[in-house]
Amino acid sequence: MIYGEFAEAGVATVYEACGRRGLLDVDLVPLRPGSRVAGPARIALCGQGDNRAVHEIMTHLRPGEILVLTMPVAAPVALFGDLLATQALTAGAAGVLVNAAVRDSADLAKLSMPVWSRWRRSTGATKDIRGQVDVAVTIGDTEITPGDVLVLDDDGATCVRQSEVDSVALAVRERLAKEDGLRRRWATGEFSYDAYGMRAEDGS
Ligand SMILES: O=C([O-])CC(=O)C(=O)O
Ligand SMILES: [Mg+2]
Repeated sequence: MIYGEFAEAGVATVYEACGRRGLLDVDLVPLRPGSRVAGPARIALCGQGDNRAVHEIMTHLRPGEILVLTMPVAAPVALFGDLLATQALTAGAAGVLVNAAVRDSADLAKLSMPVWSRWRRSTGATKDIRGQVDVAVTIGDTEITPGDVLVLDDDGATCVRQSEVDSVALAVRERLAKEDGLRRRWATGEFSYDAYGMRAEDGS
């Protein structure tokens, strides 16, 4: 199962396997450190400071999806809290990425569904602007299209284009095998400085 493999491999490995593309270059903090998850993106683009679109996207959410909530300009306004989380959990979301603030943090941290956000802030969102659902958005210079695969862990998030999932999965497996071999060598006392020829180049 590719989503499980991506989650286990983690953000750094998947990003490297993508040729260093797809990273969401913003600070995303997990409510529960140590969480790892991957799945297809289900996206809501909210109006500025408003979470009406979050209420709408709940009716579209399917099991295993990563809910992505963003607005035109990221700001510390709470788009998501424990009541909306209850709906996402019931719909079977695998995880939630909020490019804004969340609130009710202690309750969110207890859920089996992991949540990442830019900020924790109680500042309330309005519910007046329709916003857009199931549209492409850009977070940290990376475009995310509905159905693209997001991988999240303590490092943040990276995005794999839907059309590239199979080729990236092969590259992830190769990279994991290569890193396993290197880890074994470094654990026996060999130095990367020697193995990569850097000592010889530096003449040290
Ligand atoms: O109601 C909101 O706007 C966000 C919230 O606190 C919740 O979902 O519990
Ligand atoms: Mg609340």
